[in-house]
Amino acid sequence: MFKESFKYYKSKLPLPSLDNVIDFNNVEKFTKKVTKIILKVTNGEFFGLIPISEWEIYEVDQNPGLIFIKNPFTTLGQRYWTVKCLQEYTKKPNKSNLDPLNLVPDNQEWWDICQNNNDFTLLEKLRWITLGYHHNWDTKIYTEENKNDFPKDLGDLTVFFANTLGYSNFNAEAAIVNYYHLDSTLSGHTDHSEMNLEAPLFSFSLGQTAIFLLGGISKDTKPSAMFLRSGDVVIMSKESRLCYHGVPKIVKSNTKSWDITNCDVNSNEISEEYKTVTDLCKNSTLWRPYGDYLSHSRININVRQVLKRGQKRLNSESNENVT
Ligand SMILES: O=C(O)CCC(=O)C(=O)O
Ligand SMILES: [Fe+2]
Repeated sequence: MFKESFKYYKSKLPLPSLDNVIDFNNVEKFTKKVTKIILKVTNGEFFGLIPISEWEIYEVDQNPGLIFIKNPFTTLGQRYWTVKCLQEYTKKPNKSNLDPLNLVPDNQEWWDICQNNNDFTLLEKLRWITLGYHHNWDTKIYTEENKNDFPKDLGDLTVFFANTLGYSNFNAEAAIVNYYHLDSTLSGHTDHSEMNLEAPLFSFSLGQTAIFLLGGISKDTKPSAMFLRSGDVVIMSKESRLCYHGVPKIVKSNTKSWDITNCDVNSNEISEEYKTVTDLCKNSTLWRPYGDYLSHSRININVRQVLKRGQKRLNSESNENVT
């Protein structure tokens, strides 16, 4: 059932009907499929996010534990995370699919190489990077040896979402950042390599729109299809944490929410920690190459907790709990 739906939405000839894809911009049409969630916590703030009291949060009825937050990011927030994903997180020691290609001289940063040489070959080849505990795509095992510090800003952002939604004690320890072209797909899979399978998984989307499929714990369940647009946040928790999911299609978005410059792009009250990057984001010339990337690409940041509660590190031999 998952495979059939994936194939259906991926098809170029004939193109699929998108009528049944849950559209959180048009919830009136999907009231039988989604339920609005009212949060207990409505105060607290974080850089680059609109006030919590304005968040629109839904649960998909067929997929308990799948929580959707309609773009809670400000324009500046979307720009900030885009710059971080392209210019900073792609640097070593973080791992990337570009590493084995040996195309980047060790002492250089490939984003700058692309921009300075006006050569976007590397950028087009970029598919993923990993942060914190690096996911080993062959063994599907995280190890203590294959690990770097997790970026503080992204950790703080994710913990802010976790606390707001009532998942206290969440630690951001690993992330995969996926980079999609308009013709990219991500086939159906489950994320089960983490030692901690109770902690939710947080997904942040930027740029072009994905059709995201979420099925059941076996491939026999027909998945729900939903649009994930720039800024949207998805949390896979509880019963949904180990469910099959994938991205059969990217659709070109007709709005650019990262380019609405009427709001916080002119704000001055930014803490030191975020200032250097936000200064870049506010400068239309410096921001341009990042905006150009988003206008034909999608970035997805997928943050996980790896260790169980109370666990200090992974034992590389057995991947067993060492406390
Ligand atoms: O791109 C997405 O929305 C999903 C990415 C994902 O499932 C993953 O990285 O494991
Ligand atoms: Fe996944």
